[in-house]
Amino acid sequence: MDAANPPPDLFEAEHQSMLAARAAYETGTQAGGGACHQALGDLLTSYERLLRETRRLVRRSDRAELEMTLLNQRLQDLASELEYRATHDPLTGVLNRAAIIERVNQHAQQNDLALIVLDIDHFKRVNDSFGHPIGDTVILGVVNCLKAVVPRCAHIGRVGGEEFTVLLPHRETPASEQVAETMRKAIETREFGLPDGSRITASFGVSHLSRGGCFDDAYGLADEALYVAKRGGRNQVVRAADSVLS
Ligand SMILES: Nc1nc2c(ncn2[C@@H]2O[C@H](COP(=O)(O)OP(=O)(O)OP(=O)(O)O)[C@@H](O)[C@H]2O)c(=O)[nH]1
Repeated sequence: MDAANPPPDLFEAEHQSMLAARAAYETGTQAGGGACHQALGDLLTSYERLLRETRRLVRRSDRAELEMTLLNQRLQDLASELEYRATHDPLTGVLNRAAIIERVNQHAQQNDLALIVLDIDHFKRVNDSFGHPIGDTVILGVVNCLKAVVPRCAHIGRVGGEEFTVLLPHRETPASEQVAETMRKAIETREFGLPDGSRITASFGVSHLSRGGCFDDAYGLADEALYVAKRGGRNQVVRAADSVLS
């Protein structure tokens, strides 16, 4: 706002009639009844207009406030949606690679943890035999199995096409291997409804990380264990030989 050129006073006319009424009131009887009557009439007209204008302004400001509230709400919804999209896998809804890595690293700063890495067995065959969309439904089915059996404190992430990690925010042994075993069984026994009636299995590697470690350490060991599981015939859980100590 320009201080040298203030905006015109919206109520200048009312202000003037107030001044005139005040002057008539103060001069009282000397001014004569006619002048007082005239001033009172003007004052009434001004006061009515003042009320009309004030009500109009209050309505307008209420509308503006409501619009602002709605816009704020929409902005918050969009920010949450953006945050969700930036951290979640669009197909399965679990954490994406960057988000699970961050979650593991954050957790490892404060606590020990266990990391399970799993990979669907012979998944390429599913895609090649039945097509990519059926492959996608298998991925979704596997994630549903994981969600159904992991403890509430676990975090599931998709780190690659058919590869997932599960963060268990503790490092009790053999509890984490048991969780992996439960996931393995859930996948093995699930009816995926493939056209040839074949079943789906997955292989698992489990590692443990001490406080102060990082995702790469835990993932490297779990991935090695996963490789052993694949080499050993798939559909099995292998624990990493060494825990990572900080
Ligand atoms: N349908 C589908 N397929 C995917 C997706 N991401 C990766 N893939 C497929 O996953 C398959 C992975 O195959 P491979 O890495 O050869 O492994 P595999 O056939 O599972 O064999 P093993 O891991 O050795 O048991 C490839 O065919 C990829 O095209 C996806 O989002 N949807």
